[in-house]
Amino acid sequence: MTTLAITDGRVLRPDLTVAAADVLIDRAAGEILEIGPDLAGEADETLDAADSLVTPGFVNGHCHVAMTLLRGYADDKPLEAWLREDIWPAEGELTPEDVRAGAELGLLELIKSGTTAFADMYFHVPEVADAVETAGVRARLGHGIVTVGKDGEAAREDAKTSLEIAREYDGSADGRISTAFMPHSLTTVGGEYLAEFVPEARDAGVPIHYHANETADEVAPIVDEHGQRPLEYAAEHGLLEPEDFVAHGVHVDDREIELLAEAGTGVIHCPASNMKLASGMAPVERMREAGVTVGLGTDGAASNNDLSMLDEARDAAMLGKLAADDASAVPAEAVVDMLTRGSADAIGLESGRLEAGAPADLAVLDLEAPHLTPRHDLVSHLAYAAAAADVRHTVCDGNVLMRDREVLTLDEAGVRERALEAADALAGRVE
Ligand SMILES: N[C@@H](CCSC[C@H]1O[C@@H](n2cnc3c(=O)[nH]cnc32)[C@H](O)[C@@H]1O)C(=O)O
Ligand SMILES: [Zn+2]
Repeated sequence: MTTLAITDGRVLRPDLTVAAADVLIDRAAGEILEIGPDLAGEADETLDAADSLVTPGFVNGHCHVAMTLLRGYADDKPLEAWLREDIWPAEGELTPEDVRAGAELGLLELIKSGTTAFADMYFHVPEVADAVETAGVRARLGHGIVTVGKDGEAAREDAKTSLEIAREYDGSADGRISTAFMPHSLTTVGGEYLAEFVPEARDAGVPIHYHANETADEVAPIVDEHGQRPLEYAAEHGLLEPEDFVAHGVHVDDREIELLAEAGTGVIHCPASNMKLASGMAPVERMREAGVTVGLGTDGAASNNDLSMLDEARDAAMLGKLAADDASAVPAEAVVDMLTRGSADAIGLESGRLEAGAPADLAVLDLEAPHLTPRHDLVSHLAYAAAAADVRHTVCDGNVLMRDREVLTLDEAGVRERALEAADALAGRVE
C-alpha cells in the first residue's frame, strides 16, 4: 500500500465543522484511511496544506464540458434563440477532435478550480471519456439525445447511441467513469422515444439525466399538449427514479417539488446559466425544505461563462436569497452542502465528504489571501469569498492531479493551444 498525507491543513468535515488535521490516503484504493493529528510520519508522500483549507473536491452536477470551445461565441440571448440560432449550428460543425480539445480545456479548468467530479451531457462521448481518463477526474457521462427536427430513423439512432454509450463506458477509467442515458429535455425528445427507450435504460441499470423546467417557454407546450406539468409528464414516462437527476428545475410548482422529493430524484441547480439566459430563479430554498436532493452545476461554458464551482456556490446563495425574498435563505452551510455532497448524491457518487472510507477526492485552498482574511468562518469563505485561483492542490481517487497550482495530468500550454486552434477553425467553418 502506498499512502499520501495532506498535512497541516484545516479539514472541512461532513458536519461542516473545521478541524486542524492531516488526511491519510490509500493511493491504490483511492480512499481516505484516516483524518487526525500527526499522520505525516505514516505516509510515503505528503502534500503541504499549511494555511490552507482541505475540502471535498467540488462536484459539478451538470455540464457540457466541451462547450468551452464556444465560450464567448454567442451571448446575451434567451435559451431557445441561443440554442437554435447560434449554438446548434456551431455544434453541427464540431468534429470528434474538436470535442476532445474542448473537453481537455474544460477539464483543465475543472481541475484548476478544485472540481474532482462532474456529470456531462454531450456528443462524441468517446472523446470526452478519453480526456477524462487522462485528466484523472471522476465523471458521469452521457450522449445527449435530440429528436425534434429529425426523421424517425435518425431520432432512433440518436437514442440508441445514448444507450450504447451508457452501456459501454459504465465503469471505465478504473471505475472513475460512470454513465447515464441522457434525453436532452422533455420538449426536444418526443414522447414515443421516451416510451421506447426508457425501459431499455432501466434494463441497462443506468440513471437518466435531462434538462427539465428550465424556462417558462419550455413548460407551456407540455401543459398545453398533455394537460400536465412537465415533471408529472416525466413521472408518467418513468423518468423520476431515485438514481435520476434533472438539470435546472427553475419553473417547478409545489406539486412537482413534492414529486421530486417523493421520488428521490436529484435537481442540479445552475444559477449562473439561469441568470445569464434569464431563464428564471429556481426555488432552491423550497426544494431543500421539501427534502429534494439539490446539487450545483455550471452548465456549459457558453452560458456561464466559466466552469468554476466556487462562482456557482456564491451565485446559488445570492440568487437563492433573492428568489425567496429572504436573506436567511440558502445560507453558507446549504451552499457548501450543495457544492459537495448534494451534487455527489444527486449524480450518484460516493464523494463529496471527507471521512475514513470515503473516496480520496479533495481540493486544498490557499487561505493566505487578502480576500480570505480574517478567518471568522471558513464555511462562509467557501460560499462567499473563495475563488478558483485559491485552489492549490487537487486530488482525485488518491492521485494528485494538481500540485502547487501545476496540473500534472494535462499539459496546460498544449491544451490551450489546441483549443484555440480548434475554436478558431470552428468559427471559420460556421460563417
Ligand atoms: N445529440 C444532440 C446533442 C445533445 S448534447 C446536449 C446539448 O445541450 C445543449 N445545452 C447547453 N446548455 C443548455 C441548457 O442550458 N439548456 C438546454 N440545452 C443546453 C448543448 O449545446 C448541446 O447541444 C444533437 O444531435 O444535437
Ligand atoms: Zn445544460
